[in-house]
Amino acid sequence: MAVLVLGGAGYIGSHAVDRLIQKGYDVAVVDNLVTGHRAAVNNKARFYEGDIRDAAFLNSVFEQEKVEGVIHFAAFSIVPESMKDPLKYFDNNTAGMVKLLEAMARYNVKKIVFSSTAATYGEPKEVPIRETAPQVPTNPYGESKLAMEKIMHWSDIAYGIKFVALRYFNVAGAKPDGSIGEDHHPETHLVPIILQVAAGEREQLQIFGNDYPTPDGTNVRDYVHVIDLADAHILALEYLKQGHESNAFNLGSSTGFSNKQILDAARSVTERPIPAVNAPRRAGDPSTLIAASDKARSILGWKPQYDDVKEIIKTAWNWKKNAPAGYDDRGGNE
Ligand SMILES: O=c1ccn([C@@H]2O[C@H](COP(=O)(O)OP(=O)(O)O[C@H]3O[C@H](CO)[C@H](O)[C@H](O)[C@H]3O)[C@@H](O)[C@H]2O)c(=O)[nH]1
Repeated sequence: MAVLVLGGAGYIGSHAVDRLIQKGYDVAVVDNLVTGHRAAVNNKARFYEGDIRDAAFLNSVFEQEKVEGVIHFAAFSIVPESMKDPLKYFDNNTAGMVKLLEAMARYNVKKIVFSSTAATYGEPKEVPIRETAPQVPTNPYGESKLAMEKIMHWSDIAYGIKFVALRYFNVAGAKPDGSIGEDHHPETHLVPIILQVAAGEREQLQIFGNDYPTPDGTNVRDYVHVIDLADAHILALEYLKQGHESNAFNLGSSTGFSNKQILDAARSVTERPIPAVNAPRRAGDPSTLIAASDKARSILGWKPQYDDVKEIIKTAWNWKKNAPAGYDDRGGNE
């Protein structure tokens, strides 16, 4: 029986595929390579290039593979882009989920682990954020993922498809050997942008907003290492295989770092000056996002290995030094 990983050539998906292979799972990957990289996919996984919204393609994958469960990473995830082009997000993310569940119902696949996001909570009323907090997104990206959670809820009731929604906070870092990592075009995320400045590829970091109600005025986020995140998906799959009901879990470290603190940590890790300037707020950004993640720890048995943001940045820097131009620099993942 195979684990089908949708979006397995993307940043988080490729790390999850790698961990699944390391743990002895049989893995099939689907990715349309719009934002993913073929070279990021562990070559022990079977690879199908195509789009999950293409029902004929998806059916052909389910025909060829005996799927025990699906891990679904295939989605767009850039907050500012979603503000400019919301329909792109509702099409790929939300409509893509409908197509996927149709195929799962058709092929009697009853388990799905799904990438949700802290962005479904919007601007929280209480920090740290618990899974029971109101979900009121402040941007279309979060709204598209909230709609996906709701679609899964009703599909569970109607078709018995059990799901685990993993609500990620801010993901960073890379496989410690530097063989796979984050490579977005264009890059919009804080840690890789800071490292591009450290590497001399960008002149300076723009810090979006310094008048938020936070200790130093910049946004506060909760950072999780991509390998810890990947491992949570495997635990969630096992949880569903044990026959549990559908559930949702936050994945974070329960510690907040401001954008300025991340910059300082990166200066220390890279030993480079990393020039930065204050810039206007970015539309759609909540002020502070910190997870209460004890539910994942107690119910899934999740034990994140990385609790130091400098260690997380160090693995991202290792990847950056190993592959300065990302996957353009390298052939494949052993
Ligand atoms: O050049 C930059 C880039 C980012 N930031 C700031 O850095 C923080 C983090 O921004 P990212 O774009 O790295 O991450 P987000 O918090 O916007 O988004 C992340 O968390 C979200 C949940 O809120 C979603 O899950 C999303 O997919 C994930 O990337 C924000 O305050 C942002 O304004 C800057 O100041 N300068």
